[in-house]
Amino acid sequence: MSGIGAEPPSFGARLAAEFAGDRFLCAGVDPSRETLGLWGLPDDADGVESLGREVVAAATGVAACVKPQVAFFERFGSAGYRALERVLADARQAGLLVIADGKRGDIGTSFDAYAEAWLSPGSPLEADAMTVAAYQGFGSLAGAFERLRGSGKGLFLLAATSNPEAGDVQRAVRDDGRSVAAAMVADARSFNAAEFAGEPVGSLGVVLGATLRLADYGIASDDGTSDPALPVLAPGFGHQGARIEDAGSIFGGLGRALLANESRSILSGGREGLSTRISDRAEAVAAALHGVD
Ligand SMILES: O=C(O)c1cc(=O)[nH]c(=O)n1[C@@H]1O[C@H](COP(=O)(O)O)[C@@H](O)[C@H]1O
Repeated sequence: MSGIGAEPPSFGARLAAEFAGDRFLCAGVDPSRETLGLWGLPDDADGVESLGREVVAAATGVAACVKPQVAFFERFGSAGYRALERVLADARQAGLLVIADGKRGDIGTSFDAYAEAWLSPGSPLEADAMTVAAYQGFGSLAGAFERLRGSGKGLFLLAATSNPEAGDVQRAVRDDGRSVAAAMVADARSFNAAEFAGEPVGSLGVVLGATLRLADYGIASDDGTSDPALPVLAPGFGHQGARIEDAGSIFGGLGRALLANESRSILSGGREGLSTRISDRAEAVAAALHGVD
């Protein structure tokens, strides 16, 4: 039992514990209208809640984390948020890490309010990490950075996203000669080196799509040699076409602390067999990522 006032382990340390337990799968919670239909659930707040809670139950002890896509809950306004709160509460109770996928970004105090909503202990929407966009500048997220140390919380910064239309923005070259995507990776590495030195895995991660050639974004695979290891959230496996068996060649050294996200490939099979599908995907991801280093 931790003593009064003891600091919780960092988000990176909690990720490292998942990896040590051979868990690398991030199970997506994406209750779209189509998926709810395939599950025989209504396209309403009750439907998204049922799907979310079933995924949490099936992923517990098998996946490293779950990633609710906030947009699918937001469709139903306050009822959707209430549903999401219940999904998050289940995950917390199960001890399952949660990445809230809201891709938030704003300046100073406004961004800090997002961090307060999603990353502060006791908040109704408390998650362990959230996805964020730094297109208003890396420093615009500074208020939330302060929350990472001592709170056990993490952030995943969009760097090179899996959707092809993002390339125009993310491959653009800055005044310092680096692409926008490569600068996000470098800034996250520097932050972790300064704030989480001595830990195996940092708490500020990046999103890198598995569908891309990272070299096209000026991101070298030896960008993964940083200490601590840079957490990478990698969507694009499964439905978007990337194969987990190729993770080694896609990510190289950046695969040292990789969370492979899959949503539709797990959910579109319907409600029946969900636990088996999550276990099968978790096993395939673990087998593929053992070889990545
Ligand atoms: O941040 C994300 O999770 C994300 C980033 C990205 O580059 N691409 C991407 O697809 N995502 C999310 O990852 C999930 C992918 O779902 P599937 O394509 O069904 O596996 C969705 O929730 C997307 O919003």
